[in-house]
Amino acid sequence: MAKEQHEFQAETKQLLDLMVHSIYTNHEIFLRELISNASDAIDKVHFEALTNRDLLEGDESYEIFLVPDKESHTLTISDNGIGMNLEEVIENIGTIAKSGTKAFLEKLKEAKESDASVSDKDMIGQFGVGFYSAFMVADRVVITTRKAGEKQAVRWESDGSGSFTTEECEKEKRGTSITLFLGKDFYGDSTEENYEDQYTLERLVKKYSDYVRYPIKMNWESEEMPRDKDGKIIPDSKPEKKVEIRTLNSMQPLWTKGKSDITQDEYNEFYKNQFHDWENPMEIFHVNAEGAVEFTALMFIPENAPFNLYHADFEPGLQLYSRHVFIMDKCKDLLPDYLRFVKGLVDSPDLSLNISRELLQQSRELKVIGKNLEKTILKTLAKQLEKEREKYEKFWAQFGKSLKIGVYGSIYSGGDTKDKLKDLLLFETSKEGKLTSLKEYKERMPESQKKIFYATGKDKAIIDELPQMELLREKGLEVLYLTDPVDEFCIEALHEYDGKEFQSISRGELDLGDAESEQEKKETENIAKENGDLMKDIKEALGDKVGEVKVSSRLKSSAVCLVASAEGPSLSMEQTFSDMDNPMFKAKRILEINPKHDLFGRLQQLHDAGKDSQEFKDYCDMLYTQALLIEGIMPDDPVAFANKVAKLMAK
Ligand SMILES: Nc1ncnc2c1ncn2[C@@H]1O[C@H](COP(=O)(O)OP(=O)(O)OP(=O)(O)O)[C@@H](O)[C@H]1O
Repeated sequence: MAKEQHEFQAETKQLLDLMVHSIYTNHEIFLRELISNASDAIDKVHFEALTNRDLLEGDESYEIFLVPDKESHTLTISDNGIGMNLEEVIENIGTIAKSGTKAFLEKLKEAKESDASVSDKDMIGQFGVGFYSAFMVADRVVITTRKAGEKQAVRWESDGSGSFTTEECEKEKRGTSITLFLGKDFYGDSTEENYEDQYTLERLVKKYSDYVRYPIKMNWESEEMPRDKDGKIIPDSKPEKKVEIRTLNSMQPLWTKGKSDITQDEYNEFYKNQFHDWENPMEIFHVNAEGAVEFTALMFIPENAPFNLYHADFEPGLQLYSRHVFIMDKCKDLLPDYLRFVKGLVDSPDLSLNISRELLQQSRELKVIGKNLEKTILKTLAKQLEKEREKYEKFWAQFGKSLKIGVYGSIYSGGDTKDKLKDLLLFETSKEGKLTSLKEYKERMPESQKKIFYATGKDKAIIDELPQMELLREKGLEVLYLTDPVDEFCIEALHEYDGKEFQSISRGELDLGDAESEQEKKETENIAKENGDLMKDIKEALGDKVGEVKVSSRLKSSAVCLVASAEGPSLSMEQTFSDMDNPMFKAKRILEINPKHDLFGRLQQLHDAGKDSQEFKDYCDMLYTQALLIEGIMPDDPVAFANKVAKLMAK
C-alpha cells in the first residue's frame, strides 16, 4: 500500500492547534500521557491473552522502553502492548470519538465569547488530551505500530498541522513505538526541558509514572573509572562509558502500601496518572477490608465533573484487580449509577482472574464489595455535609445532579436509594440565599406549616418574580427554589420528607395551612360562586388552551398566573419532556385570576357588556398570554399578542 494522506477531523485540528500553541505550560506531562497509553495498551493485550495466548507470540515480558537519541534529537516511547492496525490508527489517532471532547471545545468557545478574560489555559486544565500532548514538545511525530496477532505494521506520521500520512511498514515486535522529533526548545543542555536527557526522563517517570504496573526501562549511560582486579581505580586512566538497562519506576502498586506510608502527593500523582486527570482529586477513599470478602479499594472523586458525565458515551466503573493483576477496566457492577463520577480500583484475592463479565455480574463477592464501597462513600459525604459544609457544597455543585438523578431513578429501580440520598440533597431557598438540606428546612418550619413549599424556574431571579411567590414571601414561608430541570422530578420521587409532603406553589391547590389563609379561601370561594359565569365564559373564549379558569387565592398584586393541576406533570416538567422530544406529557393548565386586581372589575364590565364581543375575547387572550410569559413560556403567536397590546395602548 502506498503512502496515503489523511485530513484530521475538524475537532482534532482545533485540539492540536491548542496543543501546538502551548496553552498548557506544563509541557512535561506529555510523557505521563504517552506512558499511560502504553500501559493501557499492555493491559489490553494482557487481558486478551488470558483467553488467546497466541497473541503474545512468545513475548510475555511486558515493558515500556524509552529511547532518547541526542544525534537525531528524538525521544521514542515503545511498548509491547496490543498495537493498532491501519483502521485503528486512523480511527483512534485521527479523530476524536469522545463527545466529551467536542463538548469541551464548544464550552471553551462559549466561555471565551462571553468572557474575554477566560484563557485556554484555564479550561484545558480540566481536560485530558492524551496523545495530542506529544505535539506540545514535538515538531513531528512518527508512530509505528503492529497489532498483536496481525502481520502488517503501519507507519503514521504528522507534523500536527492539518493532516497525517499512513503507510505499511515492517515491525518485528507487536505493539507501538512513538517517536517524537523534539522541538528546538526541548533538547540540549541549555534548556531545563531537555527531553533527550536521561536524568530529566528518570525524574519525570518517578514523578508521574512510578506506579505504572509495567517496567519503564531505558538504556542508562554512565562513566566509570577502570579498576584493577582488586577493585582499585587505575591511576591516570580515562573514564569508560558503560550502558546498562535500568528500570526507572518502582512498580509497587500504591494501594498495597500501608495508609500511613502514603503521602497526599503520592495519592494525587497516582490518581492523575492512573485515571488520566490533570487535577488533584477532590476526595480520596482508601479502604482495606477483611472478613467475608477481603479487598483493598482506592477511590477518588474528581475535582470537576467530566464534560461527558451524562452523555451516553461516558463509561462509569472501577478497575478490578486480583492480587495486583489487572482484570478489567470500568467494571460497572460495583457502584450504583448515581456514583458514576467515582473513579478508582478494587483489588481482591477473592476475585478470579479468568472470570467473564457475565459471571462477574452475578458474583457474590462483587456485591459484598460494592455495598461496602457505597456505604463508605455515602458516610463520608454525610459527614462532610455536617462538618465541612463548604467542601460539601463544592462537591454538590459538581456532582449533585448525579444524586438527584439517582433519587428520581429509584422510582423505576425500586430499592431504598431515595432514602439513602434524601439527606444529602441540597436546594436553593428563599432564605438568605444559601443552600439548604431538607432536614434544615424542616427544622425551620413553623408548627402551623404542613407542607414543604417549592417553586420551579430557570433561575433564582425568575422564581423571585413569580406572582405566586408574593403571598408566601409576605407570610414569611420558606420556598425551595428548583432551578435544575431534574429537581422537580427528584422531589416528585421523594413525595415527602420526614412526614411532610412537598407542595409546588404552581400546582394544584395551595394550602398555606394558617388561619388567615382559611379565611381568604372562604372569601375566594364566595367570589368564585358569584363569578361562575365569568369564569366559564373566559374558559370558553380560550378553548383548549387551558383546562380550567379559576378565581385565585394565591395572588397579591399580579392579575393572573398559570398553574398546573396536581395530577399530571407541572409546566416545567412539560417543558423538560418537550426538550427531550417527549411532547405528549402535557400539564393540565389552570389560569388563575386575581379577584382583588383592578383588571378583575374591568373583566366583569366587559363580560356584562357582552361575552361575545371581540374586546372581551381579546382581553381573555391577553390575560392568558401574560400568564404564559410570566412562566417563561413563549406564546404560539407573539405577533398577535403584540398587536392586541398596541391596540389597547392606542385607546
Ligand atoms: N501506545 C498505544 N498503543 C495502542 N493504542 C494506543 C496507544 N496510544 C494511543 N492509542 C489509542 O489511541 C486512542 C487515543 O489516545 P488518547 O491518548 O488520545 O486518548 P485516550 O487514552 O483514549 O484518553 P485520555 O488519554 O484522554 O484518557 C486510545 O484510546 C488508544 O485506543
